[in-house]
Amino acid sequence: MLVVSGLEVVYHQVVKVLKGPSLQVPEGEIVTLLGPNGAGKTTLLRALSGLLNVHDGAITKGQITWKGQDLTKLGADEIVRLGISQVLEGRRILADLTVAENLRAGAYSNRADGLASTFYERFPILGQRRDQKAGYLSGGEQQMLAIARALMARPKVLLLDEPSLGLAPKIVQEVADLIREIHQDGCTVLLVEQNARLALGLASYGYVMETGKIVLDGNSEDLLEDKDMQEFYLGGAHEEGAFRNVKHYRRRKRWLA
Ligand SMILES: Nc1ncnc2c1ncn2[C@@H]1O[C@H](COP(=O)(O)OP(=O)(O)OP(=O)(O)O)[C@@H](O)[C@H]1O
Repeated sequence: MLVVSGLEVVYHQVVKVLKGPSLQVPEGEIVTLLGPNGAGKTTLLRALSGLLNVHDGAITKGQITWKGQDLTKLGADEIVRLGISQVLEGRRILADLTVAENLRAGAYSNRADGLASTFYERFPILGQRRDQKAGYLSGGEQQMLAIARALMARPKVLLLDEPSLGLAPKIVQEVADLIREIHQDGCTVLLVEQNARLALGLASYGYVMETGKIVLDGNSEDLLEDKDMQEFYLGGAHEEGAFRNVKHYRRRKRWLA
């Protein structure tokens, strides 16, 4: 179980972005973290994967544990070695390296080539383009490569930051299928998404974060039925699953923790 409790994160020693959220990701489950832009979702993932210092951020309170072990003092490399890998938002592939080089960069063992070939079977397009620069791949292919690269470290926990961002609906479905497969292979997944319908379709449990706090959480089926979720997150008239009327729902007191 991955447990976040009462986490506070400050950037540049002054800007407090996380104001004590707590959440749990049981082993073998998919849990989603939803919320509008700027809520602090990426910051929470950075805290989990030990990348806050790269952004001049620090944990000032609270704890993160994986199977009881405290992660808050560990470096990013130690966290990856424990089996926790993050796929960064914006498909941070290494554009000037080839597909094959990107995959090798994600691996920690010298068995990288063997592992890469299993990905080429799973994603033939990556196999066909293995010697091309990753920057020439389409958005969907780059996302697949970013996920495949994280999987090269054979993670037990995969942290995914908005994998559907900017992708065509058909590609979004392919990414969703891939997340399902990863889960079926026994990987625990924390999925950060703006597309609430997609995320709740994949996850067993969801948390909603707003301005650094968890304002709502529950089983995915319950959240899909929830009136506020339907009104603000799953509304029909606007882009599917997008967060609309953010200002409006901020005024609704029953959302505030
Ligand atoms: N390095 C940084 N220095 C200062 N402030 C930062 C830094 N990184 C993020 N922030 C601020 O922290 C807040 C939360 O950002 P974060 O990226 O975690 O939110 P998010 O929920 O992931 O949103 P998005 O979906 O837009 O990525 C924002 O107000 C952002 O401007």
